[in-house]
Amino acid sequence: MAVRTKYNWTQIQNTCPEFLANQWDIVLAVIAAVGIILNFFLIGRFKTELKGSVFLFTLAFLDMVVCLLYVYNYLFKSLALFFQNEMMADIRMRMMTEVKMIEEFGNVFIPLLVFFIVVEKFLWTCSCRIRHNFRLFTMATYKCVLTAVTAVYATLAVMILTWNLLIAEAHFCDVLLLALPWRHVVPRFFQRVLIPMVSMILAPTTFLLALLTLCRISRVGKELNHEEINLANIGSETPKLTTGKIKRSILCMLAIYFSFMVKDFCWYVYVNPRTTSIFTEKRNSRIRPCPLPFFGNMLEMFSYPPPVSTAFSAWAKKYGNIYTIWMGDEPTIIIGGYKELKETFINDADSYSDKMIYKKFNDSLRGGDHGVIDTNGNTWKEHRRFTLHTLRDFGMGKEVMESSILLEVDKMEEELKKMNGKNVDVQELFDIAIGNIINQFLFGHRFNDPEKFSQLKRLLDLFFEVQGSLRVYAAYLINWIPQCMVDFMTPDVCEVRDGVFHFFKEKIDEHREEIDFEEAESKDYVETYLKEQRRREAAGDKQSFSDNQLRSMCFDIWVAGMHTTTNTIGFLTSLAVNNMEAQRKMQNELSQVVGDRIVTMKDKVNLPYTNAFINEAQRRSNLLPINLPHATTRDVELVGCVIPKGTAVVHQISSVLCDPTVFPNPENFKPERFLDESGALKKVEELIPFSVGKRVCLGEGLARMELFLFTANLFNQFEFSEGSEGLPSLEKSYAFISKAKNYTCRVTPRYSL
Ligand code: HEM
Repeated sequence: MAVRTKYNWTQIQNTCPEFLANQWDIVLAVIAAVGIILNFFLIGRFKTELKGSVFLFTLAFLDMVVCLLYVYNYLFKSLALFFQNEMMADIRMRMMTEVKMIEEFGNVFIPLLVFFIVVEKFLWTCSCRIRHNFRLFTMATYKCVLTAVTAVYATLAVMILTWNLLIAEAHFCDVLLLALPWRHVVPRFFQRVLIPMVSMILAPTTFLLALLTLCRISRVGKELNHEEINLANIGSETPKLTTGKIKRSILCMLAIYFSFMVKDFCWYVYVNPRTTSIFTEKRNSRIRPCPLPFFGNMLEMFSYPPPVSTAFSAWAKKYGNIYTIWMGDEPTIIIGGYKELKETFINDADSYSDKMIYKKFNDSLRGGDHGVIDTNGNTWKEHRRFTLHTLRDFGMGKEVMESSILLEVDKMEEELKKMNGKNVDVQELFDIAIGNIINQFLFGHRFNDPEKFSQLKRLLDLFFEVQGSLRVYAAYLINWIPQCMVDFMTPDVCEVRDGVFHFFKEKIDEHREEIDFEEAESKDYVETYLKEQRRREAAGDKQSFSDNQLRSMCFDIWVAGMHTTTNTIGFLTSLAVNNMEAQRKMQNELSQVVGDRIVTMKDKVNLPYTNAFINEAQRRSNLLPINLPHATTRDVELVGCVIPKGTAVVHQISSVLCDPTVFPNPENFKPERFLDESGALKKVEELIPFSVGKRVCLGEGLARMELFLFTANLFNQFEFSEGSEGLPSLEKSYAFISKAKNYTCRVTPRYSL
């Protein structure tokens, strides 16, 4: 009968190869044992003989603890793994977090002590007066106080750093402590700025000071004051302090310090599993991207070639499908892979339905938490429900919306016919057509003034362009940048805000003047909204449907509905020109099933290849390199870790759309992926361009209708082929969302005019 064990030793061996016992464990154990014995004697010696060496006494004591920790943490672990001994493993597991805290304490305390010691040695190379001024570092009583204060600082630092654990990932190999940012400004300042800054500055300063001391060693003993001699010799039988002794003690201390540096270097480069991967190609699945103060992982994210999803793919290869990065001050859990998305955003949808609210962004752009994309709670629920109803009432899936789209298809066909055989910038035509559909839905009319459309379009282009930049991310996500600096850092976003919101205000004011509240039927979204607002106000609710909210809704529908759709159709057309065989297959199907007439939504079910073509184009255009960050609505458990309520979570749909295990050779354009053997359309769960969960795209129905009617009608009527400027590049340009690089193509009618 197989014996059931608590520990999966094979898995542990595979994931923690550094703990497999080998000859180095013996070498390091011997060093640690010598360290313990030596330190033990040193402590005794410092205590009885060298009264002034408070720092050295403390350092020796801490070093002894470090050696003991090594034995406990590493040797014990290697032995437990070697003997596969559950009792030893249990003992290790029980004390893991505490040991980690002691380690953290040492990480703060020891560098400070070493710094003090080097300062003390340096002061011996200075004049007596300077030494007197800095007696904090040289006189025993003061040194005791300084050591005690440092110990308190280190204790507080550990408490602040680990108070609110985000992930206390504890398994046999390691425990990972990641603390949530403090909400209160004082501890937050310590946690995110002061403590990391002190640690960062300390190491190079100590090193430089040690070098300086070495250079100035010949100055030692030039001035030696009696007080020092007396102090150093209290309790000793014979006075001992001489220039020669001081020099030797300085040299000895510096030798120890530099040997520590070599030891640390070897430790980080060859031993510590968290850092060896930085220096070697050996990757360890438990390492997370290392965040910097202020910036978190943003600098690293932007150091990868665009789009940002490249960074996510690289991190996923190293750390798996779920890992944590820091967006500025905010820890953000990244979830990729369909299985992981299903377990979280689909099966436990409510827990992941909130959006991460970046207050500075909302305040600067919208003057508060308004709209539907960047709100939670009732505001989000009511406006999402209201907008879905309005879209349905205006015929999403019914004929009203269909005819509004077909009108634009017709206008575009007219334009294309005029260009017969010439180079055409189709993207520009798609932009106007989709812009007209949105304007029609929101305000009840197409753009009569092309100038107005291009102004609006320019502003929205600018908005997307800057949204993807490090500067804008930094302005909104680094909490230490005050709100008053945000507008200063993001003048382009302010330009968008002023221009676009002014346009919406004008339209809403026009509606207010013309509206007939008695008329039950409404002709557009704004009219329906104003009536709902009036109805609620009459019932005593003057807040939920406000003017601010309406302007933000118009903004959300424009930003979410325009570039997403036009960029998809633009990329679809460039894919079609690059894959003429697939384009012809689609055209043959259209000719056979529909012929030379308008394609309508009723034809959709009879056009499997056309549907597959659109699906594959959506997959390949992979619009959002980084999805919109959500937040957990309650504490959730993820890969054995408790993620507290309100933590930012990004479900990377882009990683699913190009996952080679689901879509082999994901860079290839292959509509057949979505067809079964009989040529019928196949449902592929992993095709999730509209996202998953409670926040799934609100305009999915409208977008699907637009994509189908434009693609089917235009490719039925025209052939799109390589123009005189050559094949369109399949590389994308990236703002916040991806887009085909500018291109032109030749468009020729398929049926006689
Ligand atoms: C090909 C076209 C489109 C694609 C690929 C697309 C994709 C997406 C994605 C990935 C999200 C994020 C969902 C999440 O947070 O998990 C989203 C949200 C949203 N989309 Fe779309 N979208 C498209 C077209 C549209 C259109 C035409 C509209 C306008 C009616 C629209 C309105 C929205 C809104 C309002 C949200 C926010 C929903 C919420 O937070 O509750 N989208 N879309």
